[in-house]
Amino acid sequence: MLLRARLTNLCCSLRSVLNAPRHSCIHLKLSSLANSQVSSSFLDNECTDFLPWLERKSGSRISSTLCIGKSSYGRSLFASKIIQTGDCILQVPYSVQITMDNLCPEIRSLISDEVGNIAKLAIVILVEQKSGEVSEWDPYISRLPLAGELHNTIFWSENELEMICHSSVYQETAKLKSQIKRDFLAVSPVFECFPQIFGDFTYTDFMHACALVGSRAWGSMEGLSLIPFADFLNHEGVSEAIVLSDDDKQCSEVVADRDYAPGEQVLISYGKFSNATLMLDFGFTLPYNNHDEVEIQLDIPRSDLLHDMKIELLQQYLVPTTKEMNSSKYSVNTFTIKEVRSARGKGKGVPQSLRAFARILSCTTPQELDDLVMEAAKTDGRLARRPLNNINKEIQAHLMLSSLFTQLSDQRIATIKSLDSLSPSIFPVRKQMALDLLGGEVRILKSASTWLENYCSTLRLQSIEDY
Ligand SMILES: C[S@@+](CC[C@H](N)C(=O)[O-])C[C@H]1O[C@@H](n2cnc3c(N)ncnc32)[C@H](O)[C@@H]1O
Repeated sequence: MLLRARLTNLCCSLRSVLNAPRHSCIHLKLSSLANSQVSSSFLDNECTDFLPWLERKSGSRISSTLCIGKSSYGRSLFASKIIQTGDCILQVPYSVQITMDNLCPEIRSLISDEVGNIAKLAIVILVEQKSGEVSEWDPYISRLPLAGELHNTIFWSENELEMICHSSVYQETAKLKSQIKRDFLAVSPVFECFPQIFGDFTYTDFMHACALVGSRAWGSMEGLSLIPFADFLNHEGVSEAIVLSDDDKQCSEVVADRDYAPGEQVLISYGKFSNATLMLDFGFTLPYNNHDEVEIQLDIPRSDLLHDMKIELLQQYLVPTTKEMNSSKYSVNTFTIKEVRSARGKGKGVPQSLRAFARILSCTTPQELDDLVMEAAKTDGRLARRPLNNINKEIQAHLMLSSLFTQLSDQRIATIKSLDSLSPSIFPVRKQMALDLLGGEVRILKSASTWLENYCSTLRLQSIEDY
């Protein structure tokens, strides 16, 4: 059996209670569950016929242990029986997944290659939505979250975006909006060729469809697909269960990573996403997110007398790792920091590339820069990866970073404090998302700052001992 993890790229809808417990656990009476007559309030009455419909359509059993319900995360899947770690809890055949292939060839042939995959699949949703009850996918399409239920940052007002203006998600939101706009302009002529199919679609309809795809489609080498039923599963940061695709059996499946009692919400992982990514692509955040990170941009000031020399060296020597190269966000002066878990200097600490940048920044003479180049030639060829010979300079470079982190953290703390006095027009759920994001970023910046200060104290002690 070949099990291959697909790239998860899910998103979704409404998160009405952001600080809900990680496991929304609703205990039901076992006797009622044994008869499969779960009449508890969490069951989604609009969806009782959904699984039988999908099973009829696929001609196979999709799940015998899950049922559709509602939780504070919107539509959700719950255990209808005892589930044990390792149980396969659902199998959705490829034949009932929605991909670009569901678009009629006449329309597909007109869509240019420059249109992104998310936008292409969004067009499939728009076509099926327009067909209404006539669509063979209506039971699925009609249960997708409505526009007002989505909280992805692309839907935030200017006032709401102001709450997150210090975070990189602010720029990411602007980039995503312009990507969607570009895609809309590229596909609008296609819509106009088929007025009977698309009618009068607006940019808002298109944005909504793109957000649905971005938050609930799985990506693979073959492209994106919507996986009905599996996409009612909500995310939990610590879960290890993911949606896998089994090409031999031609289906997607999920294996439980823990035991569940009947009535418990079953959760999976969409990926190791920070709150910034979750709010951008999925419209929710986690109250405490282990995968949070902060993006830092450092520049060589124009006023630096060695500005041109430093820029040249940075371009020449700061060779990115393959991971950095593959990241769409990569640039030579952008760094991602994660929580530094050991203040005493154990573990990864602050990224080496950022510390190297700070050392270069702290050089004040051409000779100091030449020394770094000579050292790089004698070692592994990378510039400023070792502590500077001059301990005071090494301390100065690291204190500069530490004070930058403190400043960035203070900015965020000031925003958090100002959130209380915000206009009532701001969705409470979005305010809570901003709090989760900023709180996580403050935690990371403080941990990095503490690490740097400890590093400097150790250096100072060392220099006293050496003296
Ligand atoms: C793949 S869909 C899951 C099904 C979705 N709840 C629905 O109503 O259709 C992903 C969406 O579910 C919601 N969601 C998933 N996990 C969540 C979580 N831990 N907290 C809040 N909302 C969550 C978000 O709205 C997200 O965009």
